[in-house]
Amino acid sequence: MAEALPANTITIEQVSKSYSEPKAGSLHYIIKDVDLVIKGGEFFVLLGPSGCGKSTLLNMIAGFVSKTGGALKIGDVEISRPGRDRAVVFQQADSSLFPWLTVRQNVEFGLKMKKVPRRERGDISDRFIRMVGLAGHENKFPRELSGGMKQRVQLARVLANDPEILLMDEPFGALDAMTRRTMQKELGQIWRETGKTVIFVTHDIQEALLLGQRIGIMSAGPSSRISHIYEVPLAYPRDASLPEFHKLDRTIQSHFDE
Ligand SMILES: Nc1ncnc2c1ncn2[C@@H]1O[C@H](COP(=O)(O)OP(=O)(O)OP(=O)(O)O)[C@@H](O)[C@H]1O
Repeated sequence: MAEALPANTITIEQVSKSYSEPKAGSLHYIIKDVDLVIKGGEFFVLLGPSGCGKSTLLNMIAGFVSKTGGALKIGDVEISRPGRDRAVVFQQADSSLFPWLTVRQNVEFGLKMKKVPRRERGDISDRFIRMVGLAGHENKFPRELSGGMKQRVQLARVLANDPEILLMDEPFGALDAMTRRTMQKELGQIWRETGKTVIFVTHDIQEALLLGQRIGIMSAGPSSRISHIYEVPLAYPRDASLPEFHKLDRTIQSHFDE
């Protein structure tokens, strides 16, 4: 009998997502036969060109999109719907924050839904608001915040709900370069502090190398799959000026030059 997998291992086995093309009378595969195992506590980056299916795969792990083939499990449990063990951080914080709630109220929203007592909610939101560098801004509304600050609120809210798995879909894609660097550093630190499993989608190789323990390269679609997986043997916080960093950057870039 097969050995039971640790409860927090994500197993993706021969997973496909297809749509029928009524005119052609055939199936259009966005992703096809994807195999991947992500260990609990790992920082895994999904890297690939625009439109290859990264978000589709992430949304399947989130339980938002159903697969059309294969098996997708957390531990031994098949993913069939969203769950409290997973949370998604989207590229645009605007679409996920409640504009009529303050920073603190946004961060505490999920806790309130779970009926966590007020004092405990306050302690938890204090901790994560501080962790993402927003202390002093608790009573502001989203409209009073910059893009980077809104993204921090989104992250604090997700962390406050304490999911085991953070699914991040180009979370820093809409930020300016400087804010992006700061957020990358902070996310790296938060991941090391909390030990969460992170699956991070990007099409930026530098970002992938700054953050990921492993980087899965998705081939261009249709019928995209994970063509290569790189282990990044560099210490955190990552130093982008190291020759080893440049070497890996060039190696990964070569996948997209063809
Ligand atoms: N509901 C749908 N029906 C048909 N095709 C879809 C549907 N949803 C997504 N697609 C297609 O699937 C492909 C993959 O989309 P997806 O958003 O997963 O890619 P991505 O790699 O995340 O792209 P980007 O980096 O630009 O965000 C695209 O070609 C898209 O047009």
